[in-house]
Amino acid sequence: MDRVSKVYGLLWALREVRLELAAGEWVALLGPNGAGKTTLLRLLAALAYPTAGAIELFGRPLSYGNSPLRGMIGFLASGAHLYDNLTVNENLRFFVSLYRKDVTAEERAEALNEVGLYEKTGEYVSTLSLGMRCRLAIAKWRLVNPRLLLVDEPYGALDPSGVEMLNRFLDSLCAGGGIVVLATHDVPRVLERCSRAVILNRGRIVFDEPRQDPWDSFHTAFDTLLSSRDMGGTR
Ligand SMILES: Nc1ncnc2c1ncn2[C@@H]1O[C@H](COP(=O)(O)OP(=O)(O)OP(=O)(O)O)[C@@H](O)[C@H]1O
Repeated sequence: MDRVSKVYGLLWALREVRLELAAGEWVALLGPNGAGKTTLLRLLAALAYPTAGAIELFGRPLSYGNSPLRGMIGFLASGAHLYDNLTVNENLRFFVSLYRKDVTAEERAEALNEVGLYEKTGEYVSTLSLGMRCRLAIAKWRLVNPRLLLVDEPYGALDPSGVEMLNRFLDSLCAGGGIVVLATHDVPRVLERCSRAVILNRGRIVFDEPRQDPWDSFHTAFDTLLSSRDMGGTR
């Protein structure tokens, strides 16, 4: 994305953001409340329009209609976009059909088994706990296998085995050349795994570095930010 801005009323949620993503990267997107993380993910998912600037993915401009590019992009958020009055299995079937993927019943069963939901196959999604819904959303994206997966604050709903399972999935997506951009406040957890850390503050990228060991300059930048009390975009 090149010099992308998003303005809500008088508020610049993002201001002239430049971000280039490379195949195989796992990017941690960090920053205080209101920094613009979800806005950035939504723009990359074509769920919102930029006010200014251009977004290109996989060599093509991102458009907001029925673009083939959208079939390459996944968005995993705690709301999970599931249908409560369909069963777990029906949700998977319906969702995967939207992406025109050929997935067999065995593959669906395997995905549910992998996320620990095999026994819930015939249950209505309305009966699932928050963590189970998150696990089902992970199963969806396992089956679709998007080239770019945008993940918004996934860790809160998951127990430790769920976190480990999600991390394994994200690792395998990146190992296959996929790209993960994950926004979270769980800094230690994501720094353990990501290949690059980006900090947003008040709509601007203020830090963007590949993996470091240890993450000294990251912590310096992040601690300085957190000690400031301003939040949100700029006016
Ligand atoms: N639909 C909207 N209408 C008006 N303002 C919005 C809208 N969505 C986001 N904003 C504003 O844009 C700014 C960035 O919000 P965003 O949700 O992207 O932040 P975030 O970094 O994801 O925050 P958090 O860590 O709290 O989830 C905030 O000031 C927020 O109030």
